Amino acid sequence: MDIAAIDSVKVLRENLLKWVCFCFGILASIFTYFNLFVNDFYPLGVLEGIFAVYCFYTFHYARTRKIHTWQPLVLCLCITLLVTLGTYLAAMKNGLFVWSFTLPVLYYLLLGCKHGFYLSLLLACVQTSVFISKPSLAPFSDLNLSLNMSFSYVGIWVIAHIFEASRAQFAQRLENLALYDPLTKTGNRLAMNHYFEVELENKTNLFTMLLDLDYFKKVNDQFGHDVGDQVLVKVASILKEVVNKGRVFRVGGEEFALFIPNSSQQESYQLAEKIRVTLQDCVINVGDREIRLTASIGLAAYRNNDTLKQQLKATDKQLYQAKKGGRNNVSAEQIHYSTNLEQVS
Ligand SMILES: Nc1nc2c(ncn2[C@@H]2O[C@H](COP(=O)(O)OP(=O)(O)OP(=O)(O)O)[C@@H](O)[C@H]2O)c(=O)[nH]1
Repeated sequence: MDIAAIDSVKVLRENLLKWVCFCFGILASIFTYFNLFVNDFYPLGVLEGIFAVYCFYTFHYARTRKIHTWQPLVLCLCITLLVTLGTYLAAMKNGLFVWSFTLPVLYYLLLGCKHGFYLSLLLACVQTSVFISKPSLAPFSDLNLSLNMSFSYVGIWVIAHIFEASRAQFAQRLENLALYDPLTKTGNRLAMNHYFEVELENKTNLFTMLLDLDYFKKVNDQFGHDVGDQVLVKVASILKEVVNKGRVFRVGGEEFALFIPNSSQQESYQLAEKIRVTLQDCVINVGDREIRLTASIGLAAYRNNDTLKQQLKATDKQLYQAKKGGRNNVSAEQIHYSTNLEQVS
């Protein structure tokens, strides 16, 4: 299972930042040379030199380490400052302002819709003020030309916005398809792997449960598969409600894995018991039918450096004990609790 694919947007943006920095680094170096040694335009030349160094530093950083979330934002702010300052300092005929037209695309690709929108708006406002403050707009004083420039900027901005908004929407839909069980809307195995490997930063006080519904085959046999499906949906919603600070994943037909971080043996055991009793006492109404069912739960503490596979194996061992102990049980290492209850018959 390819966990990295889930973070594809992040990886794409990291790659983009890396190569944008490389290209801007080269461009800024060329402009530095021209402004310092050909045009004798020192303020801009110095700024471009500093920007080139920053770009090459970020390029090197992105090649060797994971980038921070502020780095693309800083790059966008630097290039914005450079373009607006250049437009202010240089004569209009230099055409430095033309770079403004590329920036909305860069903002949206690197930072997404929200930041893209605000930065594009900021750039539009700053550049308009700069244009107005200029003593001479020659050779761009013609109204038609100003209107054309404004409309093309807005056009690029709108296209970048629509593209990024649609891309984000489709990426979210694909992520949902990849990570969620379509029936119960709980996470699937891939989501569980991602949660364990990437999202769960501190596993020190982590407890895992495997919950398997008892005699679920009888529910299907007695009431039909569709009713069985609705029972699974109801069970999943109960689990999500009870396990508020943890996460629920469907890992098999009628088997769920529950992750309880920042917990203790006692706390997680009490939670498992609460789940067991809640399910035992719950009457599930499907149409005019009343269904009662129970679950067996295996509970295990996370041991440092164990893989997910090892952790699930230890938890499954406890689940097996719970089933063997008569079902409707919670079994944890050293603790064994059991009750007898009327089963689906
Ligand atoms: N309705 C429905 N049934 C499912 C689904 N996935 C698996 N099942 C059924 O779940 C049942 C699991 O049966 P078993 O593995 O024998 O387990 P059990 O009857 O719950 O018995 P124990 O686990 O031993 O207590 C099978 O009848 C599967 O067809 C599903 O998505 N929907």
